[in-house]
Amino acid sequence: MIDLHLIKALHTAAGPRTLDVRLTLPPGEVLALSGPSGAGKTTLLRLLAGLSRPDGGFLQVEGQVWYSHERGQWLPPQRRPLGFVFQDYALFPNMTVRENLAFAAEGQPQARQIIDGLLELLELTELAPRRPAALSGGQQQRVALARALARRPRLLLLDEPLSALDLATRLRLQQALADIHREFKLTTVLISHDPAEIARLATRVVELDLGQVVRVGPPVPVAALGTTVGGRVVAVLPGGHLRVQLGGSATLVEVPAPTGPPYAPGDELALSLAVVPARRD
Ligand SMILES: Nc1ncnc2c1ncn2[C@@H]1O[C@H](COP(=O)(O)OP(=O)(O)OP(=O)(O)O)[C@@H](O)[C@H]1O
Repeated sequence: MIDLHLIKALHTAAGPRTLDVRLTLPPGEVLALSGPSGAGKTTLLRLLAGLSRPDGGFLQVEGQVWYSHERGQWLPPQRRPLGFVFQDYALFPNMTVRENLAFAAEGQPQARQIIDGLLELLELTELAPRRPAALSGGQQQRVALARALARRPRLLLLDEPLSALDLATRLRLQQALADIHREFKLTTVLISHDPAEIARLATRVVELDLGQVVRVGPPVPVAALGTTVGGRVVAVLPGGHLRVQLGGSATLVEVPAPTGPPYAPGDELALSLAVVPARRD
């Protein structure tokens, strides 16, 4: 069980705002964070990881206090048993695949068995002697996942881990993530903009906007997804996102830019869209 109330001042493009999020995650939950660019999703993940320090509130993970403003307690990031996977893999370039995992597993009893098991689970055994530069993006992301799991974390944080990958690789890795969850039942917080990915992986979706929780609800089932609509790019946003006007309507959505050549305002594109039903808390 993870219980949190995290408060952090944000300096946003719209002026000062406050991230203020209260959540309770039952063990094994896969919680998806969604919401527009600048909503505070990455900030919330960094607060959970201890990479950024909250201004107030508390964070309790399986009975252990990781942060308490009231009690002046703060567990530094290296002492938090969590795995963090970023969009850009963040592997050690001078280490082989096996060494990347060994670094993370250091100090664990039976580190060697843990590493061998993860290499096999993520189909990396053949690639173990290679360095990251000799791997494809999808392979690097599998190594990043294996490395996060090698720490035997109690919480897995995934910051758009698959968004830089092509669709086929993304689908394969979504399956790998689903398999990993079945095997380890790790409580997971996943940032994703992709309703289909959320539907495949998450048990609940929290939508943030300007630092606040605006909706909480179950994901739409995969079977209900897949409506494809045409759109026109009206703005290219920081962080590789596009603001898109849907099919001649006044509706604007923000989506990660599909891989390929850069988009510019006026470009047409096809989007696979879903409306996620949600309830207000
Ligand atoms: N350390 C910080 N201190 C104060 N404000 C910050 C800090 N880091 C980011 N911000 C601001 O907080 C807002 C939320 O940023 P954050 O990166 O969490 O958004 P996001 O929802 O992850 O967006 P995206 O989908 O574009 O990655 C942004 O306006 C950002 O400029």
